[in-house]
Amino acid sequence: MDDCIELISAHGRARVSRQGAQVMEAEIGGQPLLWLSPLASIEAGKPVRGGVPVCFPWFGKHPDGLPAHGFARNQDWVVQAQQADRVVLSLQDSPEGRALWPHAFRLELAISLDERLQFDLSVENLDTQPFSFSYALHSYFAVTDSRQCTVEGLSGRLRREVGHVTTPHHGTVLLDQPIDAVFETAAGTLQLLDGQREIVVGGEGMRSAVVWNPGMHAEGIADIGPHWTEYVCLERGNIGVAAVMLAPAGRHVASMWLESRLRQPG
Ligand SMILES: O=P(O)(O)OC[C@H]1O[C@@H](O)[C@H](O)[C@@H](O)[C@@H]1O
Repeated sequence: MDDCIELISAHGRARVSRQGAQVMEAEIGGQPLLWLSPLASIEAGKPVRGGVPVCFPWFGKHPDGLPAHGFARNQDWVVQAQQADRVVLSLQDSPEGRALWPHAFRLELAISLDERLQFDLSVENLDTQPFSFSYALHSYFAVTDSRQCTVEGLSGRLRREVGHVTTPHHGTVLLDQPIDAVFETAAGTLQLLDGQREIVVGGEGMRSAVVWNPGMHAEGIADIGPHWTEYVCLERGNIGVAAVMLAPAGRHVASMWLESRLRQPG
């Protein structure tokens, strides 16, 4: 995985792994945007904790015990095009993937870096039958202290948490306690506030949002441990009621962009 693709622009730099088309690290305006766990185990075919894993073709745990968050993050993608500040990678069904999800598909992710880190995703149905899928771009943001961070942009949206009923969320999302909340229909721009810094998560066509940080429960997670205060996951995708159904020859396109800026006083 040390054969990562380096992206460079006037505004920053990023490293993208062919495994999972996963942005591993990104820095914009001289500041780290993404968090890569210092305890991440970098092994072929295994999920890597940090950056922006691509969860596809399902999100979260699978009812039949298949790999959590699908297989796209564990497979090698093919580089389709590469420039200094942009790379396009693709993943198609393979015998290995078909054993888990028996559909013919083509997934493409273009990652570009300027003052924003931009992800343009497309999913094509190459099969003779329709299929449905969920996905998420599972960003791990580098923050000063997750417990002090908040998320704006989710007020009024339905919030679902394991072990809780789904309820409308009102106001700011606080991260002072462990959180694993899915907002299946929450289109619009989100802000992660970290002191004077604001991380903006925008895009088109990704209706769902997820906020995740296990808090002190992460002490028992091998690749997080004591580092749980260093990140917040604020994810975008289409999950649950927003899952996408594609007819044969159909194509789904969506995008997400990430920007980090200083908050305006007042
Ligand atoms: O450990 P994984 O498979 O990368 O998943 C991490 C987390 O990912 C989040 O998106 C989920 O909401 C959490 O439930 C999950 O624990």
